[in-house]
Amino acid sequence: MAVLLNGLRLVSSGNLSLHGIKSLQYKSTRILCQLPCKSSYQGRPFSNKNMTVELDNNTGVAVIQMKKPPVNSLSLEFLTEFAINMEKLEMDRECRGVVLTSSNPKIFSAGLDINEMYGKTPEHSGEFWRAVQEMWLKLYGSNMVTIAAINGSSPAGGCLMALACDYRIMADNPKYAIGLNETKLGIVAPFWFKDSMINVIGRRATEHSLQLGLMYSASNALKIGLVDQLVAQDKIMTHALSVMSEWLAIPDHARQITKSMMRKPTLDRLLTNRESDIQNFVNFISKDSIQKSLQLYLEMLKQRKS
Ligand SMILES: CCCCC/C=C\C/C=C\CCC/C=C/C(=O)SCCNC(=O)CCNC(=O)[C@H](O)C(C)(C)COP(=O)(O)OP(=O)(O)OC[C@H]1O[C@@H](n2cnc3c(N)ncnc32)[C@H](O)[C@@H]1OP(=O)(O)O
Repeated sequence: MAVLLNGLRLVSSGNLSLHGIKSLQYKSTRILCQLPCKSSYQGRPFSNKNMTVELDNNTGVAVIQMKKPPVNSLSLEFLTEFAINMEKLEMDRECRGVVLTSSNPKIFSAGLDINEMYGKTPEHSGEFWRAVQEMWLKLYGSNMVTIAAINGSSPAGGCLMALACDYRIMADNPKYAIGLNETKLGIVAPFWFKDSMINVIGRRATEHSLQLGLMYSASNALKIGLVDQLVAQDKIMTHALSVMSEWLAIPDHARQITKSMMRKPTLDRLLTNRESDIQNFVNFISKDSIQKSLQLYLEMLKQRKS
């Protein structure tokens, strides 16, 4: 009951994966309906290269809009910027929820930047993989409500980002596809990609999906539960914000403890195997056969255009 009294709410501080469920503290918040209606939106944009981040102080909701041309591929620079922004929002007492979306009207994210995995030194590959892990740990372990507004195609690492959120809304367009297609590139989705998918669609559907590297149309993604809802493209942000307000109506502490309870084993599995996972990635990606597969895939992507 103390939750919304006297402008106080109970929240867990920091990141689920870092602080677990015990570190609870009170922090002040503003209650939406009691705010003077000076303006309906008071955004506070952070300046960024690969994404814009706008926090609405009235609602406590931040929108991260990915804007790395041409297809929001997840480069080392992108991933680093993303993790810093998530950290900033996590620490910001005003922020309770994040909507993740794209400024590209057709592509949510093309997944990991293949150029970061092709022809690179083991040192670079290790640094890159640590940044991929960090992105996932920050998103999957966030205390905030996270909603993916998937307004375009979202293969592999793009799908992983969506899977790491609490709720997925996809634009209802038969041209858009989402899935973990790694095997199609001759590579393997690591255990925490697999775990993220199992936790959303179940074991059998994940095995089928991963072995065949399946990409699902929006309507098929809805059928298997890979996304929660389909919405017309032009309504996706309004809808995401409306769903967010439903989630934010739940007292933070209860929702956060529940989220932690559900996600902690999955997070811990990577946290305890982080270094070996990096080593596995570096060994795997450095193999001549894997480099050849990536080279052919990059060439295929370029040829598709001509
Ligand atoms: C014991 C065993 C242990 C095993 C496990 C250990 C380790 C695990 C090892 C590896 C794990 C790696 C996990 C990988 C995850 C990934 O995310 S891999 C990336 C997968 N992504 C894709 O397959 C997407 C490919 N792209 C597309 O399908 C399309 O580009 C599109 C996103 C649908 C957009 O289509 P369209 O709008 O038509 O744009 P274009 O195809 O013309 O592309 C524009 C330019 O963008 C370049 N590009 C596209 N995707 C990427 C990308 N992912 N990375 C880098 N660049 C990309 C494309 O080449 C075009 O470039 P140019 O303009 O021609 O220069």
